[in-house]
Amino acid sequence: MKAGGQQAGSPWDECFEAAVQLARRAGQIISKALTEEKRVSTKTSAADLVTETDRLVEDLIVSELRKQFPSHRFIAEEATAAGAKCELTTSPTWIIDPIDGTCNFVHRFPDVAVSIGFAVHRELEFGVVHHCVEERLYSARRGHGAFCNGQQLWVSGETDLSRALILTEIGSKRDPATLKLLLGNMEQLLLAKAHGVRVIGSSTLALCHLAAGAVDAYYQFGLHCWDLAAATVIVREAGGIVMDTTGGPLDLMSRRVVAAGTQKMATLVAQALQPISYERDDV
Ligand SMILES: O=P([O-])([O-])O[C@@H]1[C@@H](O)[C@H](O)[C@@H](O)[C@H](O)[C@@H]1O
Ligand SMILES: [Mg+2]
Ligand SMILES: [Mg+2]
Repeated sequence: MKAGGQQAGSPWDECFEAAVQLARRAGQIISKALTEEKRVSTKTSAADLVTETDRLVEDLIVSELRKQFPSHRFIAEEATAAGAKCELTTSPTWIIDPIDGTCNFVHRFPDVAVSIGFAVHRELEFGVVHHCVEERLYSARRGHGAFCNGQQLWVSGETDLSRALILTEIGSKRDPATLKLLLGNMEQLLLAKAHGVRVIGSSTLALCHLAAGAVDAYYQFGLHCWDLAAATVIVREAGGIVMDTTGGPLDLMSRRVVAAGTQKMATLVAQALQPISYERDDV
């Protein structure tokens, strides 16, 4: 049985194996650097942090993949922050977040992950997420199930909002109007008697917890395609729903998502939300 429990012989085998190996190598670098001194800078806001380890890990992953797959295209968080175009074409495309949870990483809070997604003809083919401190490797290939360290994952079947544990993220905007909408959304879900609404600082890991059935729903305005790509495959292959906050199909570049173990839960969460607008990733 190959990494993550997937059978050999499917298309993109070599790409998937390369992603698994690089996610493991990146995880070793991140875990070592977690407790070390860091040089921290900001991007779009004082809450949007980046370190030299984000850049080093991204350079490692992209350079190794370019060597092995020179015709492929790349969307990577820190290259995009430095001005690279964020465009998903029909070409085989890697969608990479070198450290998801950089704020956690800066504070030595252990919920950090490397996320490597892969799309062809704009369809997500596989995702690999390495929760490196806990040594959990989440992976999924389209049509072949979702796994964590080889153990198959299944989402929760919860359909009752008053019995749901829900994860979300704050995003990088901190202006009063955004915070009012963000807290208002949490309030609506708590008034609907949700068991809890939690923020862990990594959208990718939040979605992996959903895939594992540990939470019943996830929603966010403000995340990016690199936060979403790999974990979307993992949730879907665990039997979950990943959709737009309007209830329509997911738009990877739209910076908004609702995900849940069931369509009913996803719809109930989406109906409770006021939208928060963010500029698309691909403008
Ligand atoms: O920047 P990063 O740590 O890769 O990704 C993080 C996301 O996972 C999280 O959902 C969001 O709230 C943070 O603002 C940040 O964008
Ligand atoms: Mg991220
Ligand atoms: Mg990141």
